[in-house]
Amino acid sequence: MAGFALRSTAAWRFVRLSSLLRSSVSVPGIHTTASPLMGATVEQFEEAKNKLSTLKKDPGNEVKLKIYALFKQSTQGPCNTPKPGMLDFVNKAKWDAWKSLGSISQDEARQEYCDLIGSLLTAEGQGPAQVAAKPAGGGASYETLLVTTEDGITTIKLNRPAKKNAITTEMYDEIIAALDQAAKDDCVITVFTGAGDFYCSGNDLTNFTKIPEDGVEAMARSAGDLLRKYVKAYIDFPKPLIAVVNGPAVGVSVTVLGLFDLVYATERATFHTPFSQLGQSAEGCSSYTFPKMMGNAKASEMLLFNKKLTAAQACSLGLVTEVFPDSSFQSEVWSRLKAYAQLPRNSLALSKQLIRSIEKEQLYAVNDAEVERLMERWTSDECFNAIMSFFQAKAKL
Ligand SMILES: CCC/C=C/C(=O)SCCNC(=O)CCNC(=O)[C@H](O)C(C)(C)COP(=O)([O-])OP(=O)([O-])OC[C@H]1O[C@@H](n2cnc3c(N)ncnc32)[C@H](O)[C@@H]1OP(=O)([O-])[O-]
Repeated sequence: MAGFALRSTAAWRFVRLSSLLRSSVSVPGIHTTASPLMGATVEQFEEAKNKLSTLKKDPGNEVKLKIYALFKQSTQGPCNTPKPGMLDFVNKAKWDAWKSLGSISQDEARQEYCDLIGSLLTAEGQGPAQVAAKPAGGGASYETLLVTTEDGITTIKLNRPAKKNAITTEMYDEIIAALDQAAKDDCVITVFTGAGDFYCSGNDLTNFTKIPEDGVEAMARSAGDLLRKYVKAYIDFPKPLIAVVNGPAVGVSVTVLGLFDLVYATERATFHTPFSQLGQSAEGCSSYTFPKMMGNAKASEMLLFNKKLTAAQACSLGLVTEVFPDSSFQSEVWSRLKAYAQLPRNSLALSKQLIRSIEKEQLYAVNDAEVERLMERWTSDECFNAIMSFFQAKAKL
């Protein structure tokens, strides 16, 4: 396994902050009447743009590419320019980053742009930034997430759109930390969503390629410990937890949905758990929650036979609460969430805990059993061959 030849995106190493600033000179095409529910105002966007030049530290190329992409999406909409040639490394990296935002609206991109600059400024002690929603957790900043608190809602947004928000080891740790912080903050509800056109493509398969010196078994043990802790963070989460599924969802991002209190999805979302195809097995307590919510036969179609569900099918099986048209998804869902966040905080949390307490011990036991099974699967030839195929680009879901 250690010998995998991984695909590299080293091109972004060449992107310079100065070129980002140059690209931020004009803002054609911005609507001046953005709804505060949907995105930052033009004034906030302009302020964020101006504050970008006050950053003292270089935020790193991956972040700079995100800033570039969000700027382009905010000002020009979805990427519509021809793909640069293979050898034009810098422009290809920038084009990829812009393209990865898919069809998210200019309002939404502007909000993400402001959130990102705000979190960078706060991390440098320049905050609290006045550019948009304030970063949650007393200024905690994350490499792979955007976490903000506004109007009683803490939002945890997976923020690796170029990799379809695949969850790296670092990201599991950050999500656990963000959930822990949200559990203790003043917010009424917590929302989980993804940046760009995907909700999440599941476990980042490169996690399996980082073999420690003490071998594959040690890698499987430490991955198992992390997964157990990750799923437990959802089981134990004490407040209403709501998924805003903004696009396709794969693997572990689908299975843990059974531990959310509400799941709102765009009609564009799909739900796919290709565990057998990957030589793996179910996790996220789905071997218990899925049969409970949709019956054994439908759960087996998903968890054993890799059936990908549309949003409408997932809704009819109880995995999704409600499906919205893609064009009005963000505005409809966020106005609803804002109204929910006006409800009494303690009453909501206590009612959620009552519902969860009935099966908490059961969920811990299921989590343990699933992790045990997976630790064995991760050392199997079936799993090894499936992951090799993915990186050799022979197989895609
Ligand atoms: C731990 C607990 C157990 C967990 C179980 C699970 O979650 S099982 C489920 C595990 N999940 C899977 O098996 C999903 C595997 N992924 C796929 O099948 C497809 O990428 C797709 C259908 C998600 C999107 O297809 P698309 O044609 O729309 O987009 P694209 O393919 O061009 O992707 C853009 C870039 O993102 C990269 N990237 C994306 N996802 C992952 C990932 N998970 N990993 C790593 N990288 C990933 C991709 O390589 C590419 O990188 P590049 O070349 O630019 O350097």
